[in-house]
Amino acid sequence: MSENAEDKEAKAAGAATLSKDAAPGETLLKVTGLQKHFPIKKGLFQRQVGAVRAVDGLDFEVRSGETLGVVGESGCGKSTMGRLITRLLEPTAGTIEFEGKDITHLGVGGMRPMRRDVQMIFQDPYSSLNPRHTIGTIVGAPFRLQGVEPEGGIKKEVQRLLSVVGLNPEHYNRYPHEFSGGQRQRIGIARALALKPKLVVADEPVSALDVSIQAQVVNLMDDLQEELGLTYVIIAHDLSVVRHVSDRIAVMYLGKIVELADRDSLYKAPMHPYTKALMSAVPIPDPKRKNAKSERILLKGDVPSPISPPSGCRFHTRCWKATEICRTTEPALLELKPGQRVACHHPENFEDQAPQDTVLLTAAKEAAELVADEVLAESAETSAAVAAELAEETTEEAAEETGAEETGADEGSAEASESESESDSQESTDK
Ligand SMILES: Nc1ncnc2c1ncn2[C@@H]1O[C@H](COP(=O)(O)OP(=O)(O)OP(=O)(O)O)[C@@H](O)[C@H]1O
Repeated sequence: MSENAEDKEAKAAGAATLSKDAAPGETLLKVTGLQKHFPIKKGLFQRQVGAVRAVDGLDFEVRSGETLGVVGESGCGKSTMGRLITRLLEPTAGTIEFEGKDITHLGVGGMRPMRRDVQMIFQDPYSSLNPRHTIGTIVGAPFRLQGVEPEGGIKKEVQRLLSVVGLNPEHYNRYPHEFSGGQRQRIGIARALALKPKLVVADEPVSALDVSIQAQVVNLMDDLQEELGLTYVIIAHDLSVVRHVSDRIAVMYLGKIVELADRDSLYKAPMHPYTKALMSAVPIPDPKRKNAKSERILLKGDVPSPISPPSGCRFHTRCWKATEICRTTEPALLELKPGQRVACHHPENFEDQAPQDTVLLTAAKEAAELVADEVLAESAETSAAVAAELAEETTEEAAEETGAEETGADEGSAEASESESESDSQESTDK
């Protein structure tokens, strides 16, 4: 097939995938090797002297109908990732596919139809709404920008959207300052939903709100997801918000995903020490464990600079398990358990991936001082238990295989004896 014909076919295939909606559970968005390096320029000639490696090689997918939570401390690159997948930022490298179509470098024109399908809700409901516009104008803006005339007119549709998000449709002509923080976030949600998107990326949607209001907004988003079949990527700096709403959770550290797992697996048995540390910072609403303060893991210092991230595993400078291999070799994000991918040489709740490397780095010894003895003991215990379990399984498998081989050998000898007896009978007839 000529290159041109191949190109045409590929385009046609892309268009076909685009026109079909992803069924629940199918991949809606696929990200491969995604990077965003912000150049640092200096001097009169604005020469590039370095780069902020905000997002430094992400691979993940978002499935239709799910909520993917993305967590990590401030500065880990979560917002940058959100802006990249909504194409508000141009990636430095990697690809972004939406419903099978490569949208990595689509220009404004090419992105226009896609804009309807992918929307973003921003963190700060105070600065993301133009104070000079009425909420009618704000929520109706996507229709005007896309040149869409909803049935019954824009005003009627905006009023319907306002009531969907629990606001009074009569307040159509009011200005943002006349609303509370929670109400403003509802306005932001109404605007994001105007064009019936498929994917909504919400960057810290409730962290600027009072705790009492946070649950209301989270519940609203949950209800809307069910009613409208939305897919969410929800970005948050801690696990307390995403723990209730997410189906899967990606944990980011310094521009990388260090763990990606189903919510339940992540909660039952986190595998990356960083995930474990983040989880230990979340208050446990279980009265029996109220005094479990000693299990808290305190991380030393801040996230290192993304301008020159640490070598090997980026978490090694703060990890209480770090050994030489962590300083020299970057661990790959591997699926160690079904549905649980982790990038760590010495994972929690799993067999050690580098058991030969036992000498802790000096930084790790210092970090271990901040980790309760109970945590260290439990971590060593579970890893040893998993290793023993796996060793047992391997022995059983090996025994089964040897058994099978023996049977094979028997079959072989049976055949041999059969042919022997055949030749015997042949011989006897010849005689
Ligand atoms: N436009 C930009 N130019 C240069 N550096 C940037 C830019 N935007 C973000 N960064 C840097 O990229 C890194 C990641 O930032 P990002 O906002 O994505 O992190 P985050 O995990 O979302 O943190 P936060 O929760 O504080 O928003 C930070 O070090 C930040 O300073």
